[in-house]
Amino acid sequence: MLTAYTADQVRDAERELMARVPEGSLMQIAATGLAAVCARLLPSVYGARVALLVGSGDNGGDALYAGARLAARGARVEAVLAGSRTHEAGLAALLEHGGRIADESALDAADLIVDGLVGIGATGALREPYAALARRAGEADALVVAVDVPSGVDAGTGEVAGAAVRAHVTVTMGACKTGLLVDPGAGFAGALEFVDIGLGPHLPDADTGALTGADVADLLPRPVAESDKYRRGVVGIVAGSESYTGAAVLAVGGALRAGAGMVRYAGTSAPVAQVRAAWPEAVITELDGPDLGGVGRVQAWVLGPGLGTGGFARELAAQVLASDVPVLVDADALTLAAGERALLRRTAPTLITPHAGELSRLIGVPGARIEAARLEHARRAAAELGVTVLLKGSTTVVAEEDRPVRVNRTGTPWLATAGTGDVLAGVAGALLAQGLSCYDAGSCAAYVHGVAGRLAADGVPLVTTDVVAAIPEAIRSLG
Ligand SMILES: NC(=O)C1=CN([C@@H]2O[C@H](COP(=O)(O)OP(=O)(O)OC[C@H]3O[C@@H](n4cnc5c(N)ncnc54)[C@H](O)[C@@H]3O)[C@@H](O)[C@H]2O)[C@@H](O)CC1
Ligand SMILES: [K+]
Repeated sequence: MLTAYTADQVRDAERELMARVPEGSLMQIAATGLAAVCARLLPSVYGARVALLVGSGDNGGDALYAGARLAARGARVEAVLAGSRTHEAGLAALLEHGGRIADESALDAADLIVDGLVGIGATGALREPYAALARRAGEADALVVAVDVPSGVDAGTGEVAGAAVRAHVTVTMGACKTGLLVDPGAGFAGALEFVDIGLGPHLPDADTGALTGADVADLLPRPVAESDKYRRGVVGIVAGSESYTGAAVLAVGGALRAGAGMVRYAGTSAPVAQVRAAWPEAVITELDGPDLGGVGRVQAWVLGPGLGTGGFARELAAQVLASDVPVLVDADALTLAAGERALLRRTAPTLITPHAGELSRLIGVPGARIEAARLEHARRAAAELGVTVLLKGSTTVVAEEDRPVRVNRTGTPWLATAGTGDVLAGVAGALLAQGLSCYDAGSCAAYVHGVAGRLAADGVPLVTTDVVAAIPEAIRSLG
């Protein structure tokens, strides 16, 4: 599990640790780690041109001391001083090892730019001249290494309020920051490198976490010798309609491929015909009216993809949501719930899987604001609605009250195509039916779905049926 923390959490932990170690020693460890990463990225340190963007705080200090180390190994290091103050000892070390102070044109000729403008001490959008320097760094040809966080990215949330440095690599000190995992910030961070400064014992419970493949492999249910199809989890799927048949096929496919012991599908004649043709494994109930009484017992429901929002769909949704088993609520069922919030008042667990637009209707916040502050709004929706929220998008996050938000790191932009959400709903529903909590089912499903998307795309456009087909390979690859 990769865990991440807010700026305040890291600052508090640093304060505790600093009281126990010699003054300045943490910065020396941080700068040594930073210089080592920079050296690895350069074909040769000797003769390389390195430009340091130096802000007025300790983030600039890290950059200066790392620059001093690179200068000592023969790099041509130039410091662009952005603030009214500069970390004096760091600057002295740089000058002593042959570095020099330069103006911003140093960025244009650099092989490597080290962004030490601001770190966890930043407040609000970058002010001038920092913002202009961040933009200029983005225009340069150089490799860009951010110190601790890319300047302009909020370390605690990933929000980007103005200009920000777009880094190829971010070297983060002591603990990963939440803002490095969540978009839009994650998109500015590039590859993450971690420097251990001994903060571990002083850190509180994590603010956010990201599952690794090994974590998902541990969480995924594996059949044991005495498993039968009922004990492996029966998932009921209420999806698709006369106009939208594909959603049903994809949700059923996702559920089957994710290891449900049995998938019971209920729908009207057109989607039933499609599901029957695509998935002979599904146990099908063709509905004459809005009554799920004949479907049989399930351990979890998937409700909503392609269902429609008319009276028939509303009746089905009400029956599913009145059940005493976990329900995954997606797509059209979210639209129904937005118009009738009482539908989500349940005693059994509920996992909702909106994208920003759907969440916008549920909590009355514009979609663009949700996109800009994904964590805040996923958390808020979980608290307000009393459900687990899997907010889909460039970074999928899973929020549940009083738990660290789980951030998924396996997605690919190629997954932004019609029908992939239906597959995700099927996968998560199958995991719910196999006994995973909403929190684990949502985050494991997002992980597996992301890997399947990457495997299916492999650098070229994918169609959603490819994602379903890639699920077994995705699960195999977890190790
Ligand atoms: N405290 C410690 O023990 C350690 C700190 N480290 C480094 O220190 C950093 C934190 O240092 P600081 O607390 O000095 O804070 P920062 O260096 O992150 O930033 C604070 C400075 O930036 C200015 N500033 C704040 N917001 C701004 C904005 N929006 N636009 C322009 N200027 C702005 C402030 O006026 C202040 O001078 C970490 O991110 C990390 O890089 C590391 O060396 C590890 C050890
Ligand atoms: K920085």
